[in-house]
Amino acid sequence: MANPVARNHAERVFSVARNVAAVIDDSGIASSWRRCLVDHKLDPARRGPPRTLSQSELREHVAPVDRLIHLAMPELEELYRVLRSAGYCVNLADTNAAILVSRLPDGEAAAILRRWKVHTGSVFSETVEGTNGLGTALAEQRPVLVHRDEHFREQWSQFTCAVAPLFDHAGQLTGAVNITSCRGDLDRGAHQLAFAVMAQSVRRLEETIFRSHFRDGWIARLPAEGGGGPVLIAFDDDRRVLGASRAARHAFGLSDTMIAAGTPLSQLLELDAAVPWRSDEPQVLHDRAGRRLGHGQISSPPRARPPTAGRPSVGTAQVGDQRFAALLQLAGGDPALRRGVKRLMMVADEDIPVLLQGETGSGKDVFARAIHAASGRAQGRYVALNCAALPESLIDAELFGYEAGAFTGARRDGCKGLVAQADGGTLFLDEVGDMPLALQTRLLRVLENREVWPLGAAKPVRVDIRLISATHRDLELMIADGGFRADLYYRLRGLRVELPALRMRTDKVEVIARIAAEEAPCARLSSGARELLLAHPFPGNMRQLRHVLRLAGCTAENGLIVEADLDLPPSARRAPLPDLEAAERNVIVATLRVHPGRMEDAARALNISRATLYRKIKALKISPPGE
Ligand SMILES: Nc1ncnc2c1ncn2[C@@H]1O[C@H](COP(=O)(O)OP(=O)(O)OP(=O)(O)O)[C@@H](O)[C@H]1O
Repeated sequence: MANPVARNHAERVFSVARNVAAVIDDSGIASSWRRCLVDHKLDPARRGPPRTLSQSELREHVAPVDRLIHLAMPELEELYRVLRSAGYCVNLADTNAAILVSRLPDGEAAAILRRWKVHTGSVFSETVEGTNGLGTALAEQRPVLVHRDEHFREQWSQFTCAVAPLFDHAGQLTGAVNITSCRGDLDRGAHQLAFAVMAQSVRRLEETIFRSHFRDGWIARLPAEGGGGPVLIAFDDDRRVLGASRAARHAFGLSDTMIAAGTPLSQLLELDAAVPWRSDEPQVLHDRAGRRLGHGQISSPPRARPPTAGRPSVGTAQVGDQRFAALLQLAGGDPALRRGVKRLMMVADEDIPVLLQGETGSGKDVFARAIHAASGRAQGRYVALNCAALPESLIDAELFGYEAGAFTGARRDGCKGLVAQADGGTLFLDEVGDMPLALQTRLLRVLENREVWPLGAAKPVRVDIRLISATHRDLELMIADGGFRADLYYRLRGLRVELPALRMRTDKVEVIARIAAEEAPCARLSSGARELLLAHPFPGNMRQLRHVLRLAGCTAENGLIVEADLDLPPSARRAPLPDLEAAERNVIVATLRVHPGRMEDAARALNISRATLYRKIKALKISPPGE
C-alpha cells in the first residue's frame, strides 16, 4: 500500500467497520463499510477504474428498461439543466448500478468524470466498488449521500454523489438517479440542496411512471408524508384498486394479493358516492375511518373527461381539427399515409371497422389509439387484445367474461370479458391474422349479433363496440389457404389502411429528424450518422428507429451522435444492394400506393402492361393497397 493517504483511509475504514455498533451511523456509511469488508471481502486501498460494459452488454442492460428511459428522459434533462452549471453530472442507472444514461457538466468537471469513467456503461455496484452513491442506494433501497472520504475506496474520495432509488408502478426497485460532483470546496451540507432537488425530481418521475402504467384508470393522489415517494392509488370504474405506489402500499398496508383481488377503494378511503369527485382539483380526502388525510387529488382517465366543446359532426372533419393532430403527426409527410389518415378522418364518428396493415413496428398500435382518441368514442374505453398471445384455455373467459362461480377458480363476483369492457368504446384486435380458427368463428358471432354470452350466464349481454384490427399478414392469401375466415375478413376490413414500412416512407428524412429530437433531445446527428440511418432498411421499422436513437442519445459524447453510437447490425450497416426481386417489389408497392385502386395508371407509370402488373403482383405476393 504505497500511498499514505490511502493507507490512512483504509485504517479508518477497518476501525469504523469493526465498531459499527459504537458509531452513530445515521447516514448508513459505517454499516455499508462493514458489508464491503465482511460480506464482499473488498480492499479499501485497491485502485483501478470501474468495470465498463461493452456496447453489446450495454444493449442488454438497456433493453429491459427501455420504456423507463423513455419516460425518464424529460425529467433527467430538466434536472441536468438545473444542476449542470453547479458542476454535477446526472446519471440514470439500472438495478445493477450500471449507468445507462449520463449527462456530464461543463468544463474541467466533465474531463475528471470522464477520466474516472463516471459515465454511461460503467458499473458501480457496492459488491465491487464498495460504498458509493449508486451501489449503496440500490443495496439499501433508500436515498443516500456519499461525501468524499465516506467512499469505501480511497480513490473515489474526490467525489460526492447523491442517489435516489427509483420504484416502478408496483413499488418494485427499477433503477436509480444519481448526481455526482467533484467540487472540493463544498462540504456535505452544501450538497444537500442539490440532493433535495434530485430527490424531488425522482418523486415526479415515479409519478410519471405510475400514471403512464395506469393511464386508463382513475388515480387518487394522497398527501405524502416525510421524504417518501408519491402516494398514489389507481382504481377502476367500479372503484376497485388496480395498483398502488410503494408509499401507498406502506401507508395502507396494501399487498399484491389484495390488489390482485380487486380490493374496494372504500376499504382505504371514505367515499361519498353521492358527491361526484371534482376531477384534478385539490380536495380534502379522508381515510375509511373518517380521519382527515389532507389535500389530495383524484384524476379521471382521459376517456372519462368531458368532450371538447364544438366537436364537429359526421363528415365535417377538417385537416385543421385539433382532434386529428396526433393522427396527422403520425402520418408525417408521406403522401399515401396522409391520404389514409384523411379517409380515417372522414369516418371518425362512424362505426366503420378499420383494418390496419403493416410490418412489425410500423405503428399499428399507436395508430389504433390515435383513431380511438379522435373518434366520437374517445370517452369510452380503448381495449387492446393481442390475438397471437392468448392462451387457448383463457380465450373464452378473457374475451367473453363469466358469471360468479362459473368454474373452479373463477372470481367470486364474476368477470366482465374484454369485449364487454370495450362497450361504448373501441376494441383493438392486434395480430388478428394469428387468431385461431375456432376463435374466429366465435368472434364472428359476436360481431354479427352485437352481443356476448359470458360463461355460465343465462342471457347474452348487448355490446356496442367499434372494431379496429391490425395485422402484418396478408389476410387475403390466408383466406385462399384456408387460414382465415372470409366472412370475418369482410366484417373487419371496412376501411383498410396500409402503414408503409419505414424504408418505403417518402418522408424518411423528416421522420428521422423528428424521432431524433424526441429520443435524443440533447444530441445532434452528425452527417455520417444521418446518412447511415437513411441507408438502413430498418426491418423493425419505427420501433427500431426509436430504440437506436434512444441508445445513441445515451452514448453520444459532447452532444453529437456519430456512426459508432448507432446500434445497427454490422452486416446491415450499409444497406445491402437489394436483389432484383426485392427491388421490383419495392417499386411496384410504392407505385400502387401512389395510384391506389387505379391499376391502369400504376401500370402506365411503371411502363408495363396491366396484365404484366397483375402477374407481378401475384408472383411477388403483393397485397393490393386499400381503396
Ligand atoms: N408514425 C410514427 N411516428 C412516431 N413514432 C411511431 C410511429 N409509428 C410507430 N411509432 C413508434 O414505434 C413503436 C412501435 O409502434 P407500434 O407498437 O404501434 O407498432 P406495431 O405496428 O403495433 O408493432 P407490432 O406489430 O410489432 O405490434 C412505438 O414506440 C411507437 O411510438
